[in-house]
Amino acid sequence: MDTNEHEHVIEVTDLRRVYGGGFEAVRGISFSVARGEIFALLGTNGAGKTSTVELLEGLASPSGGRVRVLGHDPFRERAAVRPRTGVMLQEGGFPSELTVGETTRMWAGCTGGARPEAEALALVGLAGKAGVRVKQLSGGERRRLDLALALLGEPEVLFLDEPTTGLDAEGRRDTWELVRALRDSGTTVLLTTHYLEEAEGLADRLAILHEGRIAASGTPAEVTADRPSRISFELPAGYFPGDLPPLAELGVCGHEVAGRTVRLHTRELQRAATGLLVWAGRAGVELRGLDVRSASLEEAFLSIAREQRPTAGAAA
Ligand SMILES: Nc1ncnc2c1ncn2[C@@H]1O[C@H](COP(=O)(O)OP(=O)(O)OP(=O)(O)O)[C@@H](O)[C@H]1O
Repeated sequence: MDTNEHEHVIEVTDLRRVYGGGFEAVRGISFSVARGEIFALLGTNGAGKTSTVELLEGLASPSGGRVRVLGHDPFRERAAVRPRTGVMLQEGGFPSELTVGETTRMWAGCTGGARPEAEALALVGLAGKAGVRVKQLSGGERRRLDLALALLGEPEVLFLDEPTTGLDAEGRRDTWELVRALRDSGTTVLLTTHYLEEAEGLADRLAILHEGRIAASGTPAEVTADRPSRISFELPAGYFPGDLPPLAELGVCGHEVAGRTVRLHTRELQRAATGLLVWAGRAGVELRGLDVRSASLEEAFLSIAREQRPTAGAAA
């Protein structure tokens, strides 16, 4: 029964995945994705993104916890779920001797209720490539072919594992537009990505995985809200960190010094930047490489990785 599909198309509860050697790659994660939402899974290398997505795609059975996609167990009830989902794996792996058109036709033959092949190719900007062999495509074009094949069945739920890896800036933007358009027409999208600006600009909600657990989740604004902003600059020769005004008085909550480069963390960006610039102006000091950044997903991501590493080097 599709009891919850109008609320949560994907439901993950205390999900665990332990590999053969006993390594626990996914350590009890829970999240849900509503219909028509774009949800991004972020994380450092080896955080467990692919291990999680494979469970959602029904490619493996969880070691613990529960997954529901469109109200079904994607592994045990694969026949009910698979025709309604589109999957773009990290590695497509098509026969490279086939042409783009042949590959698309072959895939369409395996996909019930397929959208016209030409339409799928046009959606990803490969309309003119039907006669080209897969082995002759560029890396970015292969990625777009992967996406076209995932779209063939007009899926209600789309799983995209690093969809824009290998794409140039324009290709990435085109893919974002397409994913947004699919979302706007009601498709639910779960994607993994290493590009933080991709998640920040595209995702309605996201989760940052770290060592198999969810370290932060929410809308991009929620995830960045309580993270500090950053000011970095180079101290000129003859000046030392101790010459700066008292950092606590500037509203600085942490700092790092590496060689001549100083990095300040603050939740009061205007106060800290003003205090620093007033000091520099009075002292006649040029702060080379001055860089002032509001809290961003990148900062959130980096501070999660730093906070949870036992040898974090940040000084308060
Ligand atoms: N078949 C396997 N057997 C044992 N360990 C595995 C297996 N597959 C993955 N792992 C381990 O599980 C952890 C999570 O891997 P996973 O591929 O899910 O991470 P990821 O977040 O997708 O990483 P990346 O960003 O590098 O793609 C890694 O430490 C990896 O080495």
